[in-house]
Amino acid sequence: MIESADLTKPDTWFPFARAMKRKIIYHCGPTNSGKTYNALQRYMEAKKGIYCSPLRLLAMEVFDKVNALGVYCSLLTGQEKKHVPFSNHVACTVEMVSTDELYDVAVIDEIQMIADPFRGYAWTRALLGLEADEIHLCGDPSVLNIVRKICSETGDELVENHYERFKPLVVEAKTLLGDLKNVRSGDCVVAFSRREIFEVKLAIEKHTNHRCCVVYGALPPETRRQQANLFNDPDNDYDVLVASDAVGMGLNLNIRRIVFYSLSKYNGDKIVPVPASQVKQIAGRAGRRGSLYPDGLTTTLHLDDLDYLIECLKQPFEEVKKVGLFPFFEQVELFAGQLSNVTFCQLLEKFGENCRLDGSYFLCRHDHIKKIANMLEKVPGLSLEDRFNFCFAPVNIRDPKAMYHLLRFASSYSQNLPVSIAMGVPKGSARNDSELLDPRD
Ligand SMILES: Nc1ncnc2c1ncn2[C@@H]1O[C@H](COP(=O)(O)OP(=O)(O)OP(=O)(O)O)[C@@H](O)[C@H]1O
Ligand SMILES: [Mg+2]
Repeated sequence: MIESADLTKPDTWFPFARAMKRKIIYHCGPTNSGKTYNALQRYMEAKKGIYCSPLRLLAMEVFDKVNALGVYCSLLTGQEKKHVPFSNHVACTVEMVSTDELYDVAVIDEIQMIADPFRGYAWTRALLGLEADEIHLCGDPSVLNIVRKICSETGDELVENHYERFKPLVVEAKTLLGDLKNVRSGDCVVAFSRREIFEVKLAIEKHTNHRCCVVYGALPPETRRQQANLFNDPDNDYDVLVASDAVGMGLNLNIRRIVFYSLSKYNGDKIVPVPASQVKQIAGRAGRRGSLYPDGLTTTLHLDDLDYLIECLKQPFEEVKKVGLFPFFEQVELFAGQLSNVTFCQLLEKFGENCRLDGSYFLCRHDHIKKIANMLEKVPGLSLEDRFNFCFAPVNIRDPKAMYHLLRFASSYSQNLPVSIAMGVPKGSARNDSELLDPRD
């Protein structure tokens, strides 16, 4: 008989945070209502602050903005580290948060992502574990109740600030009638695969006088920043953006209208409709306060998709009942003591089948972690802890080259050989379309 792993009472996993008297401020409201803006005001006033972002591009936006306002701030993502001398502030992606450092003010942006099936645990860890006197949560109302519950368990004080959209988002019923010739200045066409993004860019540049910038997740950081800046700058010909959902949360770009190229996407398994909450987030990039276009519009390329867009925008926020969780290494190690002759991947599977959770928590999906675990099975001599840590390396598991380099890295490491990453991230930004299309070649 295997004894189950105890994942109950996760609030007790962070004794130092529990010993603090923390004040939590929940900035609650729809997109483009000033939530992040207000949280950042407090962050910038603080002596020492941390901002936790759901997206690398948003961490970068905050890093640029805060430094431009004279507050020294460093950047930390799974992909990029920029240490700014004398900085007491950091803008990071939420997976990179340290729960061992003391802060005056922390901001956890897009807190509703705490219920994300894959990444939710990172928000839970930040919320439960951050050692900050004041923690600002920004997000929609779907997780307000569960945050109330968590705060009553942790004993933290909770203050709620409610917001309304600055300007309503207007749906254009005409659509683009299936023809990309109908794009206009300030449009952002959203597609969900790299192939589609480039088809759209090429078609627009061939059939119209518009020039397009592209933004998608796999672009190297400098190129992504350069493309976003090029689009944002009104003094050049680049007036249309073609992007993936890498622009989907929190970002402030000069977008007048969001045009959905399609409303379905590949989820790693099959083609599914884009969830309503995500459609709302993406559409919310149009018409940002303070941008060139404070009145936001959204539509679809094809008439067939329009009804689904309207339906998504009308849907109320659904209340979340459970938030994501993932064990620490020590918890997996304790459980592993009961099993012998299992691979790390089998161990994770058994752990998943045999863990006890409180009613407000679910165990995050870890298919991607298992994929790395399987690959590293061929590397002998790695300790359980090494395997666990390598499984959280921020590599794109769908990129064979990145996976290959992770394997080489782990192999050298296991043999105590010097490790190096041959696959360096390009220093400059892409110079032409082929570099944009396949940034790693
Ligand atoms: N009081 C303000 N004064 C000036 N500009 C503001 C103010 N509040 C918000 N803004 C600007 O409005 C834009 C949208 O605000 P913000 O990014 O805070 O929205 P949000 O509610 O966080 O939206 P999302 O849910 O999409 O993240 C930003 O460019 C921000 O700088
Ligand atoms: Mg925001």
